Formats: sequence, C-alpha cells, structure tokens
Amino acid sequence: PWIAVESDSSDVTKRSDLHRMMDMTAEKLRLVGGSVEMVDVGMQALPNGSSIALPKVVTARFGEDPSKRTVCVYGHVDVQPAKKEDGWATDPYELTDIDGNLYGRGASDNKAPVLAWIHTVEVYKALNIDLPVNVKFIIEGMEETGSNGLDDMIVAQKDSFFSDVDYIIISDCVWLSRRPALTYGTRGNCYFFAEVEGPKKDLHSGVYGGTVMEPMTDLIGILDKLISPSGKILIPGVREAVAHLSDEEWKMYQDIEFDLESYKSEIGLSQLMYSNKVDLLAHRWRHPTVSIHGIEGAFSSAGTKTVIPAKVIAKFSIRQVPNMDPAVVEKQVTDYLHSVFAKRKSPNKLSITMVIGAKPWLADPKHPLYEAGKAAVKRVFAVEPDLIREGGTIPIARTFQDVTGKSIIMLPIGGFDDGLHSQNEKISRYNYMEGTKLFIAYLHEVSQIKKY
Ligand SMILES: CC(C)C[C@H](NC(=O)CN)C(=O)O
Repeated sequence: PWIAVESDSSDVTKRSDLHRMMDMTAEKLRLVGGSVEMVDVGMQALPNGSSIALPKVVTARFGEDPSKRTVCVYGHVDVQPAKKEDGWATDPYELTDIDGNLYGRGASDNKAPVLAWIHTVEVYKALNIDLPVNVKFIIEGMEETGSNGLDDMIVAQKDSFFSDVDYIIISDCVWLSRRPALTYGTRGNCYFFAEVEGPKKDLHSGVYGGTVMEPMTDLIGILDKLISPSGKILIPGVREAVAHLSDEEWKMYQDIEFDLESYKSEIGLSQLMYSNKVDLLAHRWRHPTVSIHGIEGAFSSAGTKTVIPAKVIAKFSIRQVPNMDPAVVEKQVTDYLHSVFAKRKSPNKLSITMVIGAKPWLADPKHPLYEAGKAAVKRVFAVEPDLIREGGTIPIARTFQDVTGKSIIMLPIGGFDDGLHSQNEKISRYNYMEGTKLFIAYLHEVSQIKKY
C-alpha cells in the first residue's frame, strides 16, 4: 500500500496524499510497538504568496535502556514525480513484482529501506529478543524538495529527541555495483529557478517573430554559458573552491571494483565524459556539476504549436562538494547569469532564485560505525563492502552532523540499477530481504562498539 500513495512532495496538489503517507508511516511504527509522535513543522511558503501545511515529521522510539547505545534511523517517504506516460512499463503507483523486482515510484528511494528498518525492529520483537540498542526513527516527507522544515525541527529537538542519540543511520542511497557498499559522502545541491519574462502574453511566432527578443532565446542563451560540452563549469569561482583529490582518495577509488562498460550499458550510452575509472568516480562523487532539468512555460506537448512563450522558467541545479558553500554559490550564479544576460542587451527581465541550498556531507570511513558496517556486511553477504561516496544529496545529513554533533553512517541496501528518480524505479526482492538482514546484523554490531 505504501507505493500506491502518490506522496510527491514537489506537487502541492498531492499534499493530502503526502499527509496520508505520514499517517500510514506513524501507524506502521505504532503497530510494531513504537512510541510515536507526529511533529508539526509548520507551513511551506509557495511562490504565489500563499502557504500550505508541511507534512508532519514522524518520530518513534523503541527502547529506553540507558545501558545501551541509541541509534536514530533517518528516512523519507516522499517521492519524486512519476507518470506512466514518462515511459514506465507499469503503473508507477501500483507495486508490480516482475522477475523478483518490485517496481514502483519510491520503491528504492526510500520507501522499501524505511520499511526494512521498521521490519528490523519488528523481527526482534517477533522473536522475543531484546533489541541490542535503543532505536529511534525520524521519518520525513519533504526530502525530495530539500527537507523543508526539518532543519528547524532538529535545532529545536537537539537537547530533547537527540540528547541520548549516539549515532545516526541513513539508508537513502544505493550500492555502486553488485557488491554491498558503505557510503561516507554525499554531494550537496543548489537548485535554481531562472525566469525570463518578456511580452505580457504568448505571441504568434509568425505575426511577431523577428520583431521581439524572445524570452526562450534569452534563456537558452544564458543556460548555454553554465557548462561547456566537456563538463567544465563556466561560473567563475566554482571550480576553484573544490577540495583537492588526495593521493589516499585516488588510491581508494583505484581499488574500487567498478566496470565502465557495464556502467555504459546500464544507462544506454556509448561514450562517457571520462574514460578511466578514477576520473569517472571522482566526477560522480567529489566534483561539482551543472544539470539542466526543465523549462516551465515552454511548449512541451506533442504537436507543433508555433508560439513565442511570454515567460519561461529554467530549472537547473549544481551538485556541490567540499569546500563549496551554497550561499557563495548562490551569489556566484546570480552575479554571473546577470552579467551574461546583460551582454545580450535584451529588454526582457531576468530573475534568479535559489530554491534549495543543501550542503554536501562527508564522514570518516575509519570511524567504528564503518567497522561495524563492514562486519555486518561480511556476516550477511560474506564479502567486504566497497567504501563509496554518493553523487546525490541527502539534504539533512549535514544538519544532523553540524547541529547534533553525532556521527553518521549511510548504510545502503538499494541496487546500483534501481533507477532512482527515473522510469521503472525498483528494488529487488534480494536487496530488500538481504538488506533487512543487514540491518538486523548491523544493530548487533553497533551494540559492540566501544566508546569512541
Ligand atoms: C535536493 C535533492 C532534491 C535531493 C535528492 N535526494 C535523493 O535523491 C536521495 N534519495 C537528490 O536529487 O539527490
């Protein structure tokens, strides 16, 4: 039933579904014996000046034994948008089991991993075995749009909910290959809207074309100046801020099992930006990049409408890395695009807004949490895990680290080919089941950690 809920946090018309999803999450946690709270995190301001209630954050607690360690599991139950007509083979909101894979929007990102964690505590209860550690949960519904409201909640509950938490565990990422992995870094994300506004209404391109400077032409012109075809970011100051790749990191990347040919065939491309493993991994994990996601207001349906759109809004984002800072990136991008736009001498109006400013996160992979992770992976899968970073963003990871001062581990169970945010997202039954075993084993290993 979780997949059937269209808990798309980016679409305000789906907000009631998102509220229902949070209620279902709370109910599930209650059913397995948790002390559950639904925390009101306030309102979300919308671009049109109105506001809408944010989904409540669900917290839960299992066990309060002061002699045990306490872990806090973070996850999210909101999803990215999905429509069957995007090219899905099945209904994205109907869980479909094909050949041992469970398809549906949010299957891997992040509903199944959240359920696997809930099943973990349920298993201990069902077998009448005491949990080896106290377990807390914090499950949100706005991760896919930047975790709106959660930062403030963490600050507010730093000395209450988080006071007895020793470690934070996040399972909102995927393995790099078929080998299980432990993740010690994520990139951040600065998400921008660039709006170009021209005539007061859309125009017929035959009647007016050639007489006006078109907003869409202006917009495409400035977007083209963000990044070169070979991937060089053209915004002054951005590349200069990036932390240097150390010899130790280079060696770590070199030792990781990763096949470029399989990567190419997984995504259906004959050529990649880099042809050696270390460069490719470094540009996936610890270099910034610019991606252009879409243009609102542009004609995008089938057919041939000959319109000059009056107002267009580009959506693009910069995955940022240590030592970049979202506030600095915001200024660099805004100043640069305005200067590029000024050279066009267009009468149209440009405005740039940064709507997400999520920081990158980096942990020490030598921390005992990672040793515990290695032991748990070995126990369940009988292999050593890869130590990897993640190119995507968990907006709240850095806040957890900075505000609570607790150590974090990312313990993924999703497969490398799960298709997060894409068509036909899935999680395999194998990863779901073995992943649950991994979590069960991990709680035991964490209980064995000596004071750090
Ligand atoms: C800020 C982004 C929208 C966050 C998003 N996170 C995830 O996909 C994590 N599962 C991302 O695009 O990286």
